[in-house]
Amino acid sequence: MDADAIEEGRRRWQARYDASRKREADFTTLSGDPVEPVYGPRPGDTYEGFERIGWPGEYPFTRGLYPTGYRGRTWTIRQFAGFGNAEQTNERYKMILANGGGGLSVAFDMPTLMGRDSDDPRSLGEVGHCGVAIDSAADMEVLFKDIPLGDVTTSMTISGPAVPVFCMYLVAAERQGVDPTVLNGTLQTDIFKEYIAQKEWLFQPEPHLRLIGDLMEHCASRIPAYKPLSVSGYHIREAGSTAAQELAYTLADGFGYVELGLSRGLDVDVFAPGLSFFFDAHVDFFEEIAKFRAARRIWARWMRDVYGAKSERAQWLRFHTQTAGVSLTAQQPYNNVVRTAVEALAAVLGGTNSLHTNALDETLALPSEQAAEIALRTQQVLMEETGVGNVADPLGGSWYVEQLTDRIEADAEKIFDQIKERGLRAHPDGQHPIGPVTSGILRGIEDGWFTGEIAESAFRYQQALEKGDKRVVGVNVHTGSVTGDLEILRVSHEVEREQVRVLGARKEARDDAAVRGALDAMLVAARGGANMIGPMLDAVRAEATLGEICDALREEWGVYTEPPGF
Ligand SMILES: CC(C)(COP(=O)(O)OP(=O)(O)OC[C@H]1O[C@@H](n2cnc3c(N)ncnc32)[C@H](O)[C@@H]1OP(=O)(O)O)[C@@H](O)C(=O)NCCC(=O)NCCSC(=O)CCC(=O)O
Repeated sequence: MDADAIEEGRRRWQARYDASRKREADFTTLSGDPVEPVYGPRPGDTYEGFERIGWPGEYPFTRGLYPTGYRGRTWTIRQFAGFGNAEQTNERYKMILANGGGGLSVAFDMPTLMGRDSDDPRSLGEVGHCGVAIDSAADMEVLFKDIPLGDVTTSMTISGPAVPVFCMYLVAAERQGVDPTVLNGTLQTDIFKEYIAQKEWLFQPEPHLRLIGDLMEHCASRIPAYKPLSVSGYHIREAGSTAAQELAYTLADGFGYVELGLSRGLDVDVFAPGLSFFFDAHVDFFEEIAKFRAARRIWARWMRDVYGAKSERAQWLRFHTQTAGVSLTAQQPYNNVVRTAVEALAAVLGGTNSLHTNALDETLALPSEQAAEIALRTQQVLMEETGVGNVADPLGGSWYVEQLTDRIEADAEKIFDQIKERGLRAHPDGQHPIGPVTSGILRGIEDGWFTGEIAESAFRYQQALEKGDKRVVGVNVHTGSVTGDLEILRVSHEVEREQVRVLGARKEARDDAAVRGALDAMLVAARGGANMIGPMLDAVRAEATLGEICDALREEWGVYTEPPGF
C-alpha cells in the first residue's frame, strides 16, 4: 500500500477514534509518558499488504473491532463457574461479581450437559460434580437469586440440551420480572464441536440443527442482544488439535451456522451478530496472538464476500477466550499461575472480548475459592497494572506476528478447501441441503475425519513430548522440588441426595396433566415445521424437567451413536 493510502486510513481511524467514547483512565506508561492509542507505519512509509493489517475498527478487523481498542472498554472478565447445587453456585457468583467479575458464566454438571435429571440412575455420582445441577426452571431461579438478569450478561456453557436450558433461563428472567427481550448473554449451543471433540450430543446432527435454527430465529426476532451460539474451538484444541486446526474447524463450524441461518430464510445482517466464538489460549504466546488476529480477518472476509454480510457487526468476530486447561500440570501446580498469566496475556494482545483464566488447581479438581480468586486477580493484574490495554493491537506490524498471522490464515484456508471437498463428495451435484461447508462438516463427522485429524496431531505432540523435543516444566524437564499441598474442593455426596429430594418434592407439587399436555404440544411442533421455542417454554413454565423434555425428544428423534473409528 502506498504512503498516501496509509495516511488516508490513519485519518479515517483518527476521526472514528475521536468520535468514540473512551474510559476515564490514565493511558500513559508507568513512567508517565503518553502513548498513542494505536501505532502504524511512519508517515511517508509504504507497506506492502497493509490492507490485510489496516487500522483497528475497520475491515478486515485484523487489529480489533473498535477504533479505541481497550480504551473504549476493557475485555469482560468472565470466570466459568458452577458446582454443587444452584444455591452454592449462586453464592460463588455473588463472590465473583462482588470482586470485580464483569459477567457470569455457568458451568453445568454432567447429567445436565447430557439432558438427564439428577434422579436418573445414570446421573448417580455425578450430580453437582463438574458444574451445577439444574433440573428445572425452579433451579434456574435459585441460581440467579438476587442477581438481576436484565443487568448482567450471562453465558451458559451447554450444547446438547442448550435450547431447553435457555428456556429455563428465560422463565427465570420472567419470574424476576425482567422483560426477556432485553436479556444479553451467550448460549454455547455449538453441536458441531460436540461431534468433533467434546462428545456431549443428544440426537443425530439434523434434529439438533433444526432446534438451533429455531433458536436463531427466535433470538434474531425477539432478543436482539442475545448471542445464541458460541462457536467453540476450545474443546477442539484441548482434544489435541494444532492452532490452525482449532481455528479452521471452528470458523468452518461458524460458516455452517451461517448457512443454517440462510437456509431458514433469515437475514444475515440480523442473525450473524448473534454468532460469537470461543477459543483456547495455549502456551505458545506468539502463535496464539497470530491465531486470534487471523480469526477476525478470515471471518470478516468470508462474511462479506461469501455470505454477503453488509453491516460491520455481521462481519465482526467477537470471541471469548479460556486459557488452556490442557497446559496445566498436576506436578508443581503453583507454576500453573505463570502459564495462565502468559496465556491470558496472549489473549489480550490478540484482542479477546471476554476472558476466563483457569485456576491453578483445575487439573486436579474444580477450583477452590482461593484458587478461583488468584485466577480472577491474574486478569486484574494484567488489566490494571501492565498498561496492556493502552494501545490497540500493539504487536501489529511485528514481522514475526504478521507472518505467523498470514501463515495460520493460509493453513486455515487449505483446511476449508478440504472440508468443502468432502461436502462435494457427499453431494456431487452441488445440491447441498443446508450449504456447502455444512455438507463437508456433516460428512467429516460421519466418516470420522475430524476426530482422526485431531488424534493425529495429539499423537505427534505426545511423541515430541516423550522424545523431549517439546518440554514442560515439572513433567519432562526440571522435575524435582516446588511442591505444596493444595486445598482441593470436594463436592459432598449430600448435594446429590438433597438435589434428588428437592426434585422429587417439586414433581409432587406440580400439575402433572399440565406437564404432559405441554410436552405433547412440544412434540406436535417437533413433528411439524413450527418453531419449537414457544411450546418448549410452556413446558418449562409448567416445571417439566430437563430430563423429561430431552427424553421426549430422544424418543421422537432417536439418539446418536458415534461411528467406530480406529
Ligand atoms: C461476544 C462475547 C464473546 C463477549 O460478550 P461481552 O458482553 O462480554 O463483551 P462485548 O460484547 O465485547 O462487549 C460488551 C459491549 O461493549 C461494547 N464494546 C466493547 N468494547 C468496546 C469499545 N472499545 N468501544 C465501544 N464499544 C465497545 C460491545 O460492542 C458490546 O456492546 P453491544 O452488545 O451493544 O455490541 C460473548 O459471546 C461472551 O460473553 N461469550 C462468553 C462465552 C463463555 O463464557 N463461554 C464459556 C465457555 S467455558 C467451556 O466451554 C468449558 C471449557 C472447559 O473448561 O471444559
